[in-house]
This record gives sequence, structure tokens and C-alpha cells, in this order.
Amino acid sequence: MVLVVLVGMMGAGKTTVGREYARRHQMRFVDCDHEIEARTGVKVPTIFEIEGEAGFRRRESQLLDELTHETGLVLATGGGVVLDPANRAVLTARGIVVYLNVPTQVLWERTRNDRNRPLLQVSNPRERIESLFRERDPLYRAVADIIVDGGRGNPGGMVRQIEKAIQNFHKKTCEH
Ligand SMILES: Nc1ncnc2c1ncn2[C@@H]1O[C@H](COP(=O)(O)OP(=O)(O)O)[C@@H](O)[C@H]1O
Ligand SMILES: O=C(O)C1=C[C@@H](OP(=O)(O)O)[C@@H](O)[C@H](O)C1
Ligand SMILES: [Mg+2]
Repeated sequence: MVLVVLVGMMGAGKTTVGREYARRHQMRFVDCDHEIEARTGVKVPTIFEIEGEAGFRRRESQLLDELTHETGLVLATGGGVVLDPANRAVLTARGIVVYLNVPTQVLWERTRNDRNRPLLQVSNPRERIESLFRERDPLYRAVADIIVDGGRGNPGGMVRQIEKAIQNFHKKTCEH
């Protein structure tokens, strides 16, 4: 039994693709943001308003540490999880980490009408996505066991790409 963790930018499809992957493999699915919302009883933007980004990050780190002891689980993280070096250490040590790498143009198209991502509620969200991508892409790569290029395929196509990549990953790790 494995733990599969999805990382990547806002709009990469971690929540959507993760849920579909879990369904197809009869694994449990947890989305970190949804779990934080369930536990606090409020939406992510409200946590940012009341506790600031730092408060949200504390909750995110605690939850990541808690959930990554489980196997048979698909975990969709929030896009900022890789900012904290302690979170990166947790990700590297536990589970198979899949980076959904999606072009910034597509990320912007997918998130432009969404009001639930506080970091994109700025006058120029497109520029914000570019700068977050520049900062975070190296961090996603640093923790990833597998990088799946997305943007063109539908969620089902992404799931199949992940399945293939995980099979190859198992083959490689068995050879060593
Ligand atoms: N492979 C895909 N093809 C088309 N649309 C997608 C795909 N993956 C996600 N989406 C859409 O993009 C938006 C953001 O997806 P989401 O899963 O919330 O991303 P994340 O959790 O990485 O921020 C949603 O509206 C979702 O339906
Ligand atoms: O990139 C980020 O810093 C964030 C991404 C969001 O999750 P998604 O990546 O699922 O949108 C959510 O955790 C929060 O708004 C912060
Ligand atoms: Mg999500």
C-alpha cells in the first residue's frame, strides 16, 4: 500500500485529478484544504483573513505531518505546501510525490473566475501566477519523485499518465 501525494501550483488539478486517481484505485482521498475547512468550519479565505497566511501555513504543516503516516491514501496538497523546508522534508521522506506541472497560461485560465484562492485576489493575478511559479517550480521539482506534464489532457488523461509514471517508478526502485 502506498501514499501518493500531489503537489503543484494552484489550478494544476491536484484536487480534481487526486480524487479521480483515488476513485479508480479504491484508495482514500484527502484534500488538505478541504480537511482544514472541515476542521475549522470556515473556508480558506476566512482563515487567511483571521489568522493571516502564517496561521493557515501552521494548520497546513500540522495536517501534512499527521496525514503522511497513512498508506492507501491519495493526498492533494495546497500549492504553497512546498514553501516550508520542514514540509519538504516530510514530503521527501514519505510517500510518492507527484508534481503536476501545468503551463502558467492554463493555470490562469483555470483560476481566473475563482474567489476561493486568496493569493490570487490581486489586481494582476496573471503576474502573480508567474512569480509564484518562478519561486515554486524548483521546490516542486526538489520534492517530486514523478513529474507529470499537464495542461492539455483532461483529468482522466492525467490519471492515466500518473498510473504509468508510478508503475515505472516502482520498476526503477525495485531494480536498485
Ligand atoms: N486536467 C484538467 N483538464 C481540465 N480542467 C481541469 C483539469 N484539472 C483540473 N481542472 C479544472 O481546473 C480547476 C482547478 O482544479 P483543481 O483541481 O482545483 O486544482 P488545484 O487543486 O491544483 O488547485 C477546476 O475548475 C478543475 O475542474
Ligand atoms: O498556492 C497556495 O499558496 C495556495 C493554494 C491553495 O490550494 P490549491 O493549490 O489547491 O489551489 C490553498 O492551499 C491556499 O489558497 C494557498
Ligand atoms: Mg486544490
